[in-house]
Amino acid sequence: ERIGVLGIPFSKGQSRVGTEYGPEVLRNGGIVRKLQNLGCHVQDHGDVEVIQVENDDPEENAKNPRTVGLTSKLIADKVERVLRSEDICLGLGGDHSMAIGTIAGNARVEPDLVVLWIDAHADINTPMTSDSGNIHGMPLAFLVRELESYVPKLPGFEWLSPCIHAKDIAYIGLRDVDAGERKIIEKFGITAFSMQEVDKYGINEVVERALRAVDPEGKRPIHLSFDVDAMDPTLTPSTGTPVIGGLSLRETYYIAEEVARTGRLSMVDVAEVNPLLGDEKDKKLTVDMTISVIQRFFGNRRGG
Ligand SMILES: CN[C@](CCCC[B-](O)(O)O)(CCN1CCCCC1)C(=O)O
Ligand SMILES: [Mn+2]
Ligand SMILES: [Mn+2]
Ligand SMILES: [Mn+2]
Repeated sequence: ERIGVLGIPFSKGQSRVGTEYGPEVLRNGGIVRKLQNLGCHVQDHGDVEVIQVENDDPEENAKNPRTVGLTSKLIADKVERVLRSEDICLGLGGDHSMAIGTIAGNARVEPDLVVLWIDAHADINTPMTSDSGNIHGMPLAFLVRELESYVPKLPGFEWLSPCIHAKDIAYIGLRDVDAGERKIIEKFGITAFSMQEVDKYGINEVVERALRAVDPEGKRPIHLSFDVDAMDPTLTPSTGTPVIGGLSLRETYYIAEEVARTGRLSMVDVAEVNPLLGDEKDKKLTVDMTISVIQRFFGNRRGG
């Protein structure tokens, strides 16, 4: 498989400094070489250019809308270009607002894609339902067609049209969902497996049900958006919104291995690594755990 690595050094979808260094620490952790050692053909396409708009005042309660919107357009254009020459794009973030651009870009190449969202959070607040105004808690709201009439057209987002249906999304790992998000998930029947379902059914059953729900015929391309805060904070402490009671390493490996086994992976987002949070040990652990999970999306199987 040909993999195109794309750095997305972005942090303006949330309020903490640090996620802009995510691509750097993951590259320094050896991700490109490790994927090449798996026998993959890996091309590093460098970093997306990040736009910083001056006087980018909040709009409809959303912070840095112009900076996020215009950078998202550059992300979408770059992801589209990478996916026109590679089989799979590995997007190294950066906060989770990166997914606005990665999914929009992927959908231009693979319009029939489905989205697996691995996260402690649903990231589907509209600007009105968000209590933080951080756009990393809203990316899916800008992408889902059924929400278009509920989401104002923010400055910087003029270029974006929603490109996925609510039924094309499946969540795994939820454990911190806002009231407004829960209403949206219920209203539009979005497939959602929280940590409660992971405990109730086991990860194997959850992965099987999630894939069957979004792609019963097993033929659609998969956009996998992995927020490292889906994992338990004992494994990935260096992240902005940690929530206890997360996925174990083996559960996360299992998700990655099963998605890899479909052979239909189109893009993997790796979001919310923040190397400025915690101490050196936390940072190294977070990078090492994240890289070990990424390897399992690309053929590193525990069974050899
Ligand atoms: C749950 N929603 C939050 C967090 C979003 C995390 C984004 B991710 O990319 O890391 O998943 C939290 C909203 N508030 C909940 C009550 C306490 C203050 C934060 C939000 O800011 O929308
Ligand atoms: Mn999260
Ligand atoms: Mn997220
Ligand atoms: Mn987070």
